[in-house]
Amino acid sequence: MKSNSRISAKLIPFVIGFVIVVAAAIWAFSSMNSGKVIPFSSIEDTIKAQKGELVTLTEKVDGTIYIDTPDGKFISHFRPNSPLVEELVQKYNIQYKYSDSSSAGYFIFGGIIIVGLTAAIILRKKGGLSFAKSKHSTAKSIPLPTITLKDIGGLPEEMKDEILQTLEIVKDPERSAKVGIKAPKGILLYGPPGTGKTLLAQAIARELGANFFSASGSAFTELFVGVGASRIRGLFENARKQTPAVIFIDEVDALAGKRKQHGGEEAEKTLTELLVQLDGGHQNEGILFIAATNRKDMLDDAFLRPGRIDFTFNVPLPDTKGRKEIIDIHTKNKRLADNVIASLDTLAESTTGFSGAQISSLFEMASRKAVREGREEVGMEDLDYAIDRTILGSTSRALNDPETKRRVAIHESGHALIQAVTKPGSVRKATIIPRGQALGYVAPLQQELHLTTASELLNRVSMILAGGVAERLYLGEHSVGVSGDVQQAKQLLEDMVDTGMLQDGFTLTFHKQDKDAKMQELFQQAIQQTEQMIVEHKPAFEQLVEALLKEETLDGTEVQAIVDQETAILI
Ligand SMILES: Nc1ncnc2c1ncn2[C@@H]1O[C@H](COP(=O)(O)OP(=O)(O)OP(=O)(O)O)[C@@H](O)[C@H]1O
Ligand SMILES: [Zn+2]
Repeated sequence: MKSNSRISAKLIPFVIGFVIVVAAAIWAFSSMNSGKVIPFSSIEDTIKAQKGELVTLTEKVDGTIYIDTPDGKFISHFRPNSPLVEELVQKYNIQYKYSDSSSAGYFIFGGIIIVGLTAAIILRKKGGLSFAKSKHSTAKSIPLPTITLKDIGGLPEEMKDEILQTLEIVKDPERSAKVGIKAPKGILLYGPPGTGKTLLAQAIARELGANFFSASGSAFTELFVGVGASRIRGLFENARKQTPAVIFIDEVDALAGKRKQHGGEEAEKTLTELLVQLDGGHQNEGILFIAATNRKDMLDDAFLRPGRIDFTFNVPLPDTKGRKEIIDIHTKNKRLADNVIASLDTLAESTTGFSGAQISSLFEMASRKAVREGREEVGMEDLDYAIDRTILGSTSRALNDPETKRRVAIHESGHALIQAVTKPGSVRKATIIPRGQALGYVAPLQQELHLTTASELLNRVSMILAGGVAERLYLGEHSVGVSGDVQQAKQLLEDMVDTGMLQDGFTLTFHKQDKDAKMQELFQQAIQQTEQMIVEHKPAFEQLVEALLKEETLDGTEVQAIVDQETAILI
């Protein structure tokens, strides 16, 4: 103890000098970036007030926006998911800069840590502040907005049920343990950007009455060596002090990406620390971990292991009905002209491919325009303006082209029809809404080659090819979208030939030529069979197309009902 204090006494002048240098650097940096803090929503007014004078707008990776005007400097600390900045740049005299500002960021962050640590050491030596307490004060959970599952539109009903059931287990782990169910430790939400994953995490926390700790995966990767790992530890330690708690990490792919792709010792360390914390055992009682990503395929398998991630939910883009729900949620507190109110159903139908965030920003944009132009209600012209702005340059454009939409509906109806005809009751869902790269219908994975007969396998090939076949029958030729299907069919045919799973009995082929010929034969056979089935079930097929165009998503029973109903009429 004595020698300890002697050492720290020697260190004090050095430490103080260091603190001064760092503080000066931070001061210089922050004065460079200081300004009046304004909310995101008043950026436009601030710029407008410059009456056409040049404004410099610098956006940082973290969403902070620095606005340099002749009137002075302004800062907005948080950029919501909104296209406003892009609009402003087009509209006003703005010089726009994007800055990933890592060096300054590191510097200031590093500085804060060093100052914090030295201060803590000094204060601790003086007995002025307990370490635990000072740490605690930085460990606030975020006050939750009053979000419930009801405020999230477009979630499939069965998903809501499943989530609620899962939460029941979390709420009452003892009872669940008695019936042999283990409470989940982690949940993964994946889906396209802006579909409400963050909202869902907040709603879950609220449902559990838990404190909400939230961070973005990218926040752990832009730091000094070892800092990422210690921030992870800090996050979990903080949450453990305030259970029940939900720890939410958005963009988790930045943190838990596949290791080899990821590279870098630092990234590796951070991920390892996350895994260690997730495995915290009884320490993690009362903690639910929720991660969100747009890129599930990028995640490391070790991260996805049960015990770390126990449930995975796909949060899809909303279909027509879902978009109507989201529209209702986001118009609840808005004053709309009567003709706008009357057009909301049509709006839901004509915004295929829009995410919840895009729908929300649609109404924000429209209201701002109405306010700007002195109207008390959002009118049709405001809404049209906002729709045009949102569709421009967005991926939803393609699907709002009626021809493309029809092609996709025909393609997906092909898959769905053949599946419903050859394996009644096995269709899970048919949809024309894009999911990541692949359009629409996702066939249940075939893994049990050994449990399937040769005819069943050929039916499967037919089902896989049915999208392209339907396009050919109805539109003359198929689109490039078919290539993935063909690859999949080819793989299956190859497996069939390799394993001798053929309808004419076991056949073994030893020469590549024989094999190719056999595959070609089966391929043609499958195509023919598919054509026949589509022609035979023409009324059902066309009904499926119409239904998909209207509803965009049909669940398995709806598909089956259309197909069976037709069969009933035929009989
Ligand atoms: N399903 C939805 N229902 C209602 N509002 C939604 C929905 N999805 C998104 N929104 C609106 O968009 C905003 C952004 O959504 P959120 O941040 O939850 O999306 P996310 O899926 O987490 O996106 P990202 O992947 O970009 O992080 C929400 O605050 C909300 O206003
Ligand atoms: Zn297909």
